[in-house]
Amino acid sequence: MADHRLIVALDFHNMDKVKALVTELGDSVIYYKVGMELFYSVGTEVIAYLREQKKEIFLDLKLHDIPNTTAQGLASLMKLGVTMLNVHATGGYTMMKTAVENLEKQASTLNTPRPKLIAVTILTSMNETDWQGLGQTMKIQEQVVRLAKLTKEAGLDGVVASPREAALIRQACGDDFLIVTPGVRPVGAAVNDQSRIATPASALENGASHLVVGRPITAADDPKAAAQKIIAEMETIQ
Ligand SMILES: O=c1ccn([C@@H]2O[C@H](COP(=O)(O)O)[C@@H](O)[C@H]2O)c(=O)[nH]1
Repeated sequence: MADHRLIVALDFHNMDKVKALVTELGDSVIYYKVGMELFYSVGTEVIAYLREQKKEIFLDLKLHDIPNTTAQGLASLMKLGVTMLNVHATGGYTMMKTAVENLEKQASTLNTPRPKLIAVTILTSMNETDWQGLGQTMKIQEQVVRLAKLTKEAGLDGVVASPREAALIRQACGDDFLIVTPGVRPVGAAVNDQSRIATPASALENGASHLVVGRPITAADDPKAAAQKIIAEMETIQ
């Protein structure tokens, strides 16, 4: 059985691997994330394929540029018909507000639903040492909450953050705000290059609306069994 809160990251660079995984996971997964590795390799072919398969698509290209360039880039991506797009919150309030307003305008002109727009706060791979190396003096979690509030004020639908910060974001930004959390690792799974991790159940308990899971499924010996185990764990938290 599928859980709409699970988004599987298709971090591959060819369509054969995408098709093999999507076929193997079948109806158990309905939401996929397409990131830079895949989109830069195969382009819009993967979006057309996932739409044909009736899947929801989070196109995770993390736009980060001046307001006009970001807004126009998103407007081009919106025409692909994806469910969710994103920018970096550190692009600032004006960039985010311009982006969402432009998407709204374009959606109304084209008479199509506007894709959800969310903002990346601080990458889940960052730890406090990396963070302080950037000259930052606040703790990561304080800065994440600050960026989440700014994202909400700018009119976006939610954020990408670590599951460890989800409870604070939920408290600060309310029930309707999307909190999409990568950095999800079932007990015993390899951590890889992630730092601020939590288990699927703990991410949901903390208030995450969606979990992004890549390698714990895609690199598993049996990806379908790995996905089903994660879904079973998620189902314990409603
Ligand atoms: O802060 C962030 C933002 C995005 N990601 C992306 O999520 C997946 C996670 O994959 P795993 O294999 O489960 O680590 C990946 O596509 C990242 O680009 C993130 O991890 N952290």
